[in-house]
Amino acid sequence: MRNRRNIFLIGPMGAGKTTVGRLLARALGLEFWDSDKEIERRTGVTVPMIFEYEGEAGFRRRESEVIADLTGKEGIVLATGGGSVLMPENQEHLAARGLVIYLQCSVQKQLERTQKDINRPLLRTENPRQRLEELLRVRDPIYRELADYIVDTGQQSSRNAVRRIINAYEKSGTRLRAE
Ligand SMILES: Nc1ncnc2c1ncn2[C@@H]1O[C@H](COP(=O)(O)OP(=O)(O)O)[C@@H](O)[C@H]1O
Ligand SMILES: O=C(O)C1=C[C@@H](OP(=O)(O)O)[C@@H](O)[C@H](O)C1
Ligand SMILES: [Mg+2]
Repeated sequence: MRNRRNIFLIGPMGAGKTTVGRLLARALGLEFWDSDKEIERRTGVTVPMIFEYEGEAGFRRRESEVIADLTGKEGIVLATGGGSVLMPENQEHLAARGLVIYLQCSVQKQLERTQKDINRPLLRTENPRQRLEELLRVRDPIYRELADYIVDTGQQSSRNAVRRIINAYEKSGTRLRAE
């Protein structure tokens, strides 16, 4: 049976996966993991450095390894990177091993939330708005296909988003709290 003790957050850069994920895990007494942080821990270098030395393809290989390992755990909240859903093996692991929540927000909000952050190599471009739009065009259908729930984080605080997620699950009769 599908593992319902894990929660996986998917969605675009700046939607709040890392921020909401940490709060959600704390509220539910679950372990929190972030795939980008785990890649950095394993390699000892930053995400932008991996993109620089190994290209996006190299980063995706590392990301898939980490997602295969982390989705094998039980009782965790996992904040994924925005592009992790591109790889079919990640789609399979995410769908099979936990509840998947799509954190959704407008490109405008994504831009506002990421503009001062230099840690997203895909946004180091002349026109980050256009880049975010292009990425979303490809990825939004995949996020929707994979999601058990969609939660808007553009119009509400991270705390409210956490409340929404917890309410949705408690209503659905799913037991999420760690024993
Ligand atoms: N619901 C929210 N409302 C306002 N700001 C938010 C919200 N969620 C996240 N942020 C802010 O947006 C930025 C990016 O959030 P982050 O959690 O890193 O997104 P992601 O992991 O999806 O790329 C952070 O500075 C964070 O504080
Ligand atoms: O959208 C993407 O392809 C990426 C999103 C980033 O994570 P966040 O979604 O947490 O910003 C990070 O994995 C990397 O910079 C690539
Ligand atoms: Mg993140």
